[in-house]
Amino acid sequence: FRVKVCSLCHRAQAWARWLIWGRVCVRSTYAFVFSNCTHGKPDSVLETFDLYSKMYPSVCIGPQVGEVLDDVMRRVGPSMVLELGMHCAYSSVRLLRLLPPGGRLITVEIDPFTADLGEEIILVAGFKDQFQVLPLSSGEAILSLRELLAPQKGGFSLVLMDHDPVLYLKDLLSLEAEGLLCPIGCSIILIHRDRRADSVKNILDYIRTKAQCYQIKTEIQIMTEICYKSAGTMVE
Ligand SMILES: C[S@@+](CC[C@H](N)C(=O)[O-])C[C@H]1O[C@@H](n2cnc3c(N)ncnc32)[C@H](O)[C@@H]1O
Repeated sequence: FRVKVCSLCHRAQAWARWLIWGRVCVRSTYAFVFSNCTHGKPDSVLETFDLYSKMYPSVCIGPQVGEVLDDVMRRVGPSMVLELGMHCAYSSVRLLRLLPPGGRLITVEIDPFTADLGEEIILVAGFKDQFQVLPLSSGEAILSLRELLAPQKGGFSLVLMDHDPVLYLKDLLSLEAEGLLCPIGCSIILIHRDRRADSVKNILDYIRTKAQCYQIKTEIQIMTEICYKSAGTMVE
């Protein structure tokens, strides 16, 4: 009984730390970027995030992985991009600044407070109408996306998953089931800070069993790029 109580206390402490530090981190990142960047300049916003990460703990993907993401954006030229896990919008700003004209980003953040501050940063970077922030869990957001996508119908041609690795496989299966992945090609970027985690292994195992639809294109540091094509359009 004592062991159970101890373990519950540890869990409660971990949650309290996450709630307090998570919020402090969001608030202080936002305040630093807001007051030190040049408003209206996405590159200045990114540089200010990078400066912040040199001094304080940060969960942003950072410049190295960011540059690889930029390469994927330039290669794919996606008209519809989905981001799961916005946080303070570092990766959202990276994606938005390389969206082709008429392109659109839908970004999802489970914590409404974080979603508000992230949206502010996107506005500070100078973007106005190319994006939509959904303050929802990834699971809820995915079920509402078909309606939002209706005019484009083609689905997302780039999906960035940087939310909760435990949900990556479940969310990928939902995106597939909802017909939200562009059938002629979609790059799915997985950010996994712990490559050995079972969650990462599970999704990669699934990808390997569906070789008729998926290929692993690149694996670098904390990022894996997977290419999807619906079975009828896959070129061997
Ligand atoms: C690692 S951070 C994202 C960092 C961001 N991509 C960047 O580079 O700036 C993960 C974010 O995902 C959010 N998150 C966690 N689980 C989620 C879920 N199920 N649905 C949506 N967002 C989630 C967290 O609140 C957190 O803000």
